[in-house]
Amino acid sequence: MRLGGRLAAAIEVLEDIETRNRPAADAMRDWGLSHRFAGSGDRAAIGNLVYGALRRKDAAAWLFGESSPRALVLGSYLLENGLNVDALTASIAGDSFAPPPVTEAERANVTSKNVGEMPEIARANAPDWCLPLVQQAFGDDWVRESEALCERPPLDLRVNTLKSTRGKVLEALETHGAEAARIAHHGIRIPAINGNGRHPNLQSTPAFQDGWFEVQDEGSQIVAELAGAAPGMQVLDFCAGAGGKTLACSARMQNQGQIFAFDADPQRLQPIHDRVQRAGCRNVQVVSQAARLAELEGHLDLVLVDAPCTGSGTWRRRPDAKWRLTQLQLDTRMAEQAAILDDVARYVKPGGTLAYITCSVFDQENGEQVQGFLSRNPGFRLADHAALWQDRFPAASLNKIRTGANGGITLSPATTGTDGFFFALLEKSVD
Ligand SMILES: C[S@@+](CC[C@H](N)C(=O)[O-])C[C@H]1O[C@@H](n2cnc3c(N)ncnc32)[C@H](O)[C@@H]1O
Repeated sequence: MRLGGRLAAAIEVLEDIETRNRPAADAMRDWGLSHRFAGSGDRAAIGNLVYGALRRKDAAAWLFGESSPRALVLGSYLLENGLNVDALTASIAGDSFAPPPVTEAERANVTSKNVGEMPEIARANAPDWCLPLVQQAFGDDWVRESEALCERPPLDLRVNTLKSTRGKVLEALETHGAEAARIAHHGIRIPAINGNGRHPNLQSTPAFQDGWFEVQDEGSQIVAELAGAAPGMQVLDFCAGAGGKTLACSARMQNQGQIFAFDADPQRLQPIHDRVQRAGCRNVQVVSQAARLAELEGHLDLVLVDAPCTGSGTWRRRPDAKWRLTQLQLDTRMAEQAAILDDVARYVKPGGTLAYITCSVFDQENGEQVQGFLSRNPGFRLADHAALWQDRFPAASLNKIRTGANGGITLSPATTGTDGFFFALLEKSVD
C-alpha cells in the first residue's frame, strides 16, 4: 500500500472507533481481518496514523477547522510531518485508494493557521471535562505535561535479575537499539519509533523466552522499586492483575520471603502463572479467593495496592482510552480506591508499610485519596518521599519528580520520561 491507501484505511478505522465507541486495538484487529492482503508494514503504518490522530485529536481539529475522522487523520499527519499540504497532495495524487484530495476550503483552513499560535486547549489534546483535573495536577506546567502525554511512547523492559543482568540483555538486544534506562536500575529502553515503523516483537526472542526480561514501563519499575520489597519480607500484592509489580518485587527479594499475589478478578490473574514460571520466581503464591487472605491480617511487612484507576498516565499508549473516559468512571474508580485502601490497612503489621500506586496523574485518585485514607486511619502516616527518592535513586535528580502538596511522588512523560504514575508510602505505627 502507498501513503494514500494507508491514510484512507486510517480514516476508515477511526470512523469505526468513533461511531461504535470501541477500543482502537479492536478496530485495528477487525480491519486487519477484513483486509488480509495488507502486510505487517502497512498495518504498522496505519496503526501509527490512527494512534497519531487519537493522540492529537484537538490539535488536528483546530488545524482543519473540523473534527471528522478525515480531518483528524490528515491533520495529525500534517502536524507530525511538517505541515506541507502541497507535499501531501503530491504524494497521494494518482493513487486510486487515496482519500479525496485536500479541498480548497481545507487548504485555506490549514494554511491560515500558525502552529505557534495554537490555543493551549488544542495543544493539550485532552477531553474538556478533564482539563481542570490536568490543570490541578500540574499547575502552570499543565500544557507541557499534556503535550508530553501525546508523544509516542518508548518500549521499556525490566531486566529480571533472578536470571540475567542488564549488560547481558543489552548485548542480546543490541540490534534493536536498546539502551540503559535513565532512572530504573534494571531498566532498558528502546526509544519511541518515528515514522512508519513499530517496535520489534521482543517476546519472540530467546532472551525473553528464557525469562531474562519483562516488558514494563520504566515508571512501573520505579514505583515497584520505591515500594521497597526486600529479601525475607512478607508481602501482599493486593491488586496483582497480570503480575507486573509482583514479578518486580520477587526479583528485588531475590526469591527470599513470600509474596501473596491477589486480585478480585481471577481472570486478570491468569497470565501470572506462566510469567512467574518463566521468570524463575519461587516466592510467589497466587491467591484467587479473598477468604484465604484472612490469616495474613496484621502480619505483612508490605502491602502493595496498584489500584484500579482511570489510567490517565498511560494516554501515550492508549490515546483512545482518554476520549472514552467519563466522569462516572472517575467517580467509580475513586470509590474503589478508597474502599480498597481502607480494606487492606488491616493486613499491614505494626511498623509495616502500605504502598499506594496508580497509573493516573489526577490528584483526585492520588494525593486526595492518600489524605482521605490518613484522615480515616490515624494509625498510618506518610513517609518522607524526598528522602525515599534520594535513598533509592541517588543518581536521579530530585528536581525531576513532583512531590505533590498532598504528599507522594508523581512521575510523568514530561518530568521522568515515563508513563504517568503516582506513588505514596504509608507507614503503620508500631502500637
Ligand atoms: C492497575 S491494575 C493492576 C496491574 C498489576 N498490578 C500489574 O502491575 O500488572 C488494577 C487491578 O486491580 C484489580 N481490582 C479492582 N478492584 C479490586 C478490589 N476491590 N480488590 C482487589 N483487586 C481489585 C483489577 O482486577 C486489576 O487487575
